[in-house]
Amino acid sequence: MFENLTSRLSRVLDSIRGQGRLTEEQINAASRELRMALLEADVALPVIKDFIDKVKARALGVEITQSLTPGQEFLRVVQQELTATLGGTAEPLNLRTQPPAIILMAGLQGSGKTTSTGKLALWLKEREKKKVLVVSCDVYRPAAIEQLRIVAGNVGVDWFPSQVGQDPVAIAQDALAQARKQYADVLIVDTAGRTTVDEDMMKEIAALNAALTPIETLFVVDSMTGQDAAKTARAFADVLPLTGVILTKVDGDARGGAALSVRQVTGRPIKFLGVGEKSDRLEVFHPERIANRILGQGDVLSLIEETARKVDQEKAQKLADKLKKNKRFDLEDFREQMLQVQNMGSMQSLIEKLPGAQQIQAQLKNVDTEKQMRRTVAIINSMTRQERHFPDLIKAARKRRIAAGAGVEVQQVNQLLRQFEMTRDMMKKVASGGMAKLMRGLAGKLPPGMMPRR
Ligand SMILES: Nc1nc2c(ncn2[C@@H]2O[C@H](COP(=O)(O)OP(=O)(O)OP(=O)(O)O)[C@@H](O)[C@H]2O)c(=O)[nH]1
Repeated sequence: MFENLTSRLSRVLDSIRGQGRLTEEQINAASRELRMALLEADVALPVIKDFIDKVKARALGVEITQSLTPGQEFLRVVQQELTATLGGTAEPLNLRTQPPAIILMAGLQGSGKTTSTGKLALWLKEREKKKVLVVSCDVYRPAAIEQLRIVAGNVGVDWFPSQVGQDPVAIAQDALAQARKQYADVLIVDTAGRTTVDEDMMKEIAALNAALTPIETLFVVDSMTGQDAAKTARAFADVLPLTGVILTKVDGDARGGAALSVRQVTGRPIKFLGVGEKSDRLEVFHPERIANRILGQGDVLSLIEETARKVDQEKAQKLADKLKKNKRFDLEDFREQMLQVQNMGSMQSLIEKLPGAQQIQAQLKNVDTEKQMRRTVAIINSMTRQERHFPDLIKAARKRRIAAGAGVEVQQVNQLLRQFEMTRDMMKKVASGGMAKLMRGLAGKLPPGMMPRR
């Protein structure tokens, strides 16, 4: 996500050297580079101009702080302005209305409307504990109605049937009556997409909007289309009272132009990011966190939230208790950790949120971490229980047997044992110093503004 922009920006920031106050010359040179980086990222021109003007004005006026170098000062200014360009503070989905809350999904064909309807339904069901009903008003393509039926089934929410040739407004009203009848909290209405913004399409969706008066009218847009995404969103916003935007396919977007332009061009907040094809690949949009990610500083808060949600708390607690009692960390614990990490989903999405993600990704370019984890688990599985508890028993003959059992080379068993020992040493340190010590250590390493606020 936004790799090109991140590497361009980090080069700009690295080029500001020295100590003391940021000079006007430095600011001008860095601003020129910033402009180039944003042009390459396909950000809309007025947004670039506004951004650069603000960065310059703010950088010229920064107070001298003893502790920060000019490079860090400039980074802070860019970080603040990026956050502002992305919308400032997060604007969560609004469901404050008499249920069922209606969410209308608008967008061009192929933008990811139906996929996002499924993702949003799952998010509402799992995270907000809402009862959701979905309906398709795409009366032109039977495949679209069928796609929503399948998506709803996959995420386990109710689906209201509709048919080609019916009147979209009548479908939506029937679905609303059904939602009321079954006490649904939320009704999500998927609509027809066209390949371009045409008058008929606009009239149809405007009629749906007028009949339903949704609490949220979300515009779904493909981030890969760069600043065009912002232009299309603007065209919709002129006709429809959009309340927010879902930016999709961000996982494949190396540039970031859409994310940076949408808010300024439309005046509407981005509410979610689609970051993959699967139903759980939806992230709430937090401007500050995305700004940090774009600047290569990671997004530790989202990482912590994601991890906390997906890790089996009971098992994690058991391991913590075991370590506290000074019990040995063994290969079964190690395997359990691997399984937990696998459970957290794509490694890519976790790594992306670490500070310095770009370097880590470059190092791991040719390494399939998920495959390696599966192999690690397979090797541990082919050990006896005794070997897992007492890894020191594993000498040459046993190594050969384990390797054969897992279908790997002895060298890979050795590699795993080394990795295990390193983890065990780290665990010992955490257990002796406690979590607080680890967090204090982390605080010293993280850039300002990145530690969770109290
Ligand atoms: N990588 C990635 N692919 C996505 C994402 N969201 C949607 N897609 C893919 O984009 C394609 C189009 O998505 P749909 O949900 O069918 O698009 P739509 O807007 O409903 O299209 P119509 O029904 O034709 O109007 C599908 O192949 C999706 O899997 C995303 O966040 N990341």
